[in-house]
Amino acid sequence: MSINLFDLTGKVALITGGVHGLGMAMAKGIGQAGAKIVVNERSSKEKVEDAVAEYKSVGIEAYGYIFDVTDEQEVKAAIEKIEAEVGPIDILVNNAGIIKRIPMVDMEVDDFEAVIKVDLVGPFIVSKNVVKGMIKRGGGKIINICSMMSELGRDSVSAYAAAKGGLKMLTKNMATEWAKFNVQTNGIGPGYFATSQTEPIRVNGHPFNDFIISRTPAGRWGDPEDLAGAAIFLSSKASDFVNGHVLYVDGGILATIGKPSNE
Ligand SMILES: NC(=O)c1ccc[n+]([C@@H]2O[C@H](COP(=O)([O-])OP(=O)(O)OC[C@H]3O[C@@H](n4cnc5c(N)ncnc54)[C@H](O)[C@@H]3O)[C@@H](O)[C@H]2O)c1
Ligand SMILES: O=C(O)[C@H](O)[C@@H](O)[C@H](O)[C@H](O)CO
Repeated sequence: MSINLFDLTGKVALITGGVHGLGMAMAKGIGQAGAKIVVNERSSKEKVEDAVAEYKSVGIEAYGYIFDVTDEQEVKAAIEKIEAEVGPIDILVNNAGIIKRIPMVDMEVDDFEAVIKVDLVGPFIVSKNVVKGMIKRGGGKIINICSMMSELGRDSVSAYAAAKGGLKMLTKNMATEWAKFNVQTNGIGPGYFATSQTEPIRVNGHPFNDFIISRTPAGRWGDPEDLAGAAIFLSSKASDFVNGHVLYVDGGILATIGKPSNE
């Protein structure tokens, strides 16, 4: 068995929202394994241009587009443009996401719906439109970015947990409907990672910061680069008979109930 199982040379990978953070770390892994990288952002041309420059600076062929993953017309037009300008999409990573940390009794319906729309309806819209080409061409790979909140609840993240739990089940359903077309759909469930999304709860002295360090068997926050291996595996031939799983990359947090601080 050769390492070529993980080679992505010549593939085109769309990583939604991959202009920084976890999306960029996964895209860099996929790009360094040989794929051309396509990223998007909802509205900021500058963020997209900076990201493309960053990919190019590490030797990755990269392209950037502006579209909102929740707007089906924009998504359809963008996919058509990407496939004409860069090439057919072989790998889709549904990474774009938002979170609102608001106790449920205080949460407005609009806030709840906004999270569901980006984190759950977005992957539905992008996947159903990208998979049509994958089916015609005989296969593809889809990776949905899930969360600890696909399995666990936590105070103040009701909409996010509902969306990411839903995304786990959408992953299984996509795997079920599209396996016969040689499309494998899996999820990656990042644990707690040092990105801008977690910045508000990752400050020294914040009780949540201490909680995560002590609750995670690895004893640290994840470094975005920790996700690259899982992203390459689920994008590559190495995972051709792996379908409908969520691979948790979490330093062991889901494997343990934790321990009292004095133990
Ligand atoms: N940071 C963590 O610890 C962590 C842990 C588990 C899962 N996640 C998930 O990983 C993914 C990336 O997380 P991150 O921390 O890098 O987040 P981030 O907020 O830094 O990046 C998210 C990206 O999504 C884009 N985006 C948001 N709404 C969009 C829309 N409607 N259309 C197009 N793009 C849109 C943003 O522009 C941004 O580039 C998210 O799905 C998040 O829920 C993050
Ligand atoms: O607990 C939280 O506030 C949220 O879950 C997020 O901040 C995490 O980053 C994440 O998605 C864990 O997988």
